[in-house]
Order: sequence, then structure tokens, then C-alpha cells
Amino acid sequence: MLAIKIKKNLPHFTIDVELKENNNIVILFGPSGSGKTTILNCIAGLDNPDEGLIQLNQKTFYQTNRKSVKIQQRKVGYLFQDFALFPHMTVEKNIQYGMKSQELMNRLVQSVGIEHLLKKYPKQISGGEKQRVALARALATEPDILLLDEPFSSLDQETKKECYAELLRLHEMWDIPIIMVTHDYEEAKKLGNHIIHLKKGKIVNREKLHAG
Ligand SMILES: Nc1ncnc2c1ncn2[C@@H]1O[C@H](COP(=O)(O)OP(=O)(O)OP(=O)(O)O)[C@@H](O)[C@H]1O
Repeated sequence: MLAIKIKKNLPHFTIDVELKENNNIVILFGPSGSGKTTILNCIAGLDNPDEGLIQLNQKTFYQTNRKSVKIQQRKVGYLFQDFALFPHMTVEKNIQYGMKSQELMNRLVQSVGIEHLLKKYPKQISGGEKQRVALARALATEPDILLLDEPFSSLDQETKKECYAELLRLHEMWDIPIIMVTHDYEEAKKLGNHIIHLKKGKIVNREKLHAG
């Protein structure tokens, strides 16, 4: 169970959101600059709210006036908008970083279709390929929660479909919350149990799609 009730002042508005989610796929949907990435960063521990509470499975990541739990202790898998691959490591080493099992790695490498890229460095591969590597790396850590910031935006339709299927399979297998940002409403409907519509830091609509 993920419980969030946070406020954070930004230059032009205040993020003020409350969420309680079981192990669902939750889509954060909203215009550019509405606070989606900032919310993911607060869950990951890269940024802090000004006040509130962030809890995952009885573990308090953040609470007003208390020392927040460090990012390394949160067991968060995060795919960043800019993919954030380590430039000096090959694709293989990037995925192995924080990896839990070789078997899972082999499976992920195959399902996102990057077997042929393992010995290459990030600067030698395309944007869509980087995105697939970043997705495999986020999943390979077997996290307690998965945060995905536009994880499929640079992929072609065929690869997207395969990655959707793999994400749904892993979600079923691991039963963890997945919080995902996308600007693609069709994608949101295909993958999300819930869609949270954000505008200037506030939740303006909550859609329940699939049971969860
Ligand atoms: N480091 C920062 N310092 C100051 N303001 C910031 C910073 N990061 C983001 N902002 C501002 O906070 C607001 C929310 O940004 P955020 O990146 O969370 O939005 P977003 O919904 O993820 O946008 P996008 O869909 O374009 O990625 C924006 O108005 C942005 O300009």
C-alpha cells in the first residue's frame, strides 16, 4: 500500500495531493509542468515535500519534521525522463547495476529486445534503445515500487506493445505499486488501474479503469 499526502510549494503553484493505492498501476496524467515528475522525485527521495507523509507498506519514507529515509533505502526502481544511463558503462553493466538475478536480467533483455546492444555504450545507441535499456535497468532491481517517467515515449508501436505486455506480466508477478507518467491517453487506459489527472499540482479527476 502506497499512501501519499503531501504539499510542496513550487514557483507558480503548490503541489497538494493525496493518494492511497494498493499495488496498482497508477497513471499520473496532466499537462506539461503540472508537477508529475516532482511527485515521482518526492516518492524516490530525490526531492522532499514541504510537509506531509509518504508511506510504502508501513515504511515511512517522509514525514513532516522527521528525517526522511535515504533514496538508497527506499528500494525504488526509477526510469527517468532522460533515461540517466551511466555513460562509462556498457549496456550490460548498466543493467547489472543493482541487479538481483541473472535469470531476470536475461528475461528482461529479451523482452525489451536489446540482446544485440549489451556490449555497446550509451553514446552508441539511439534514444529508443536507451529507453529500453533504462526500462530493463529499473526493472532488474526488483524494487518495492516502480516509478516510470514517460517510459515508452520514444518507442515504435511494435516495441511499445511488447513492453506493455512485459510490464503487465511483471506487475502481476511482483504485485507492487507502479506509478507512471505518460502523455498518451490510450497508453494510460491500456495500462492503468487508475488515472490521476493533475493540473497545477492538484488532482482534478480520478478515473478507475481496471479492478485494483
Ligand atoms: N528544480 C526546479 N526548480 C524550480 N522549479 C522547478 C524545478 N523543477 C520543476 N520546477 C517547476 O515545477 C513545476 C512542475 O514541474 P514538473 O517537472 O514536476 O512537471 P511535469 O508535470 O513532470 O512536466 P512534464 O510533463 O513537462 O515533464 C513546473 O512549473 C516547473 O517549471
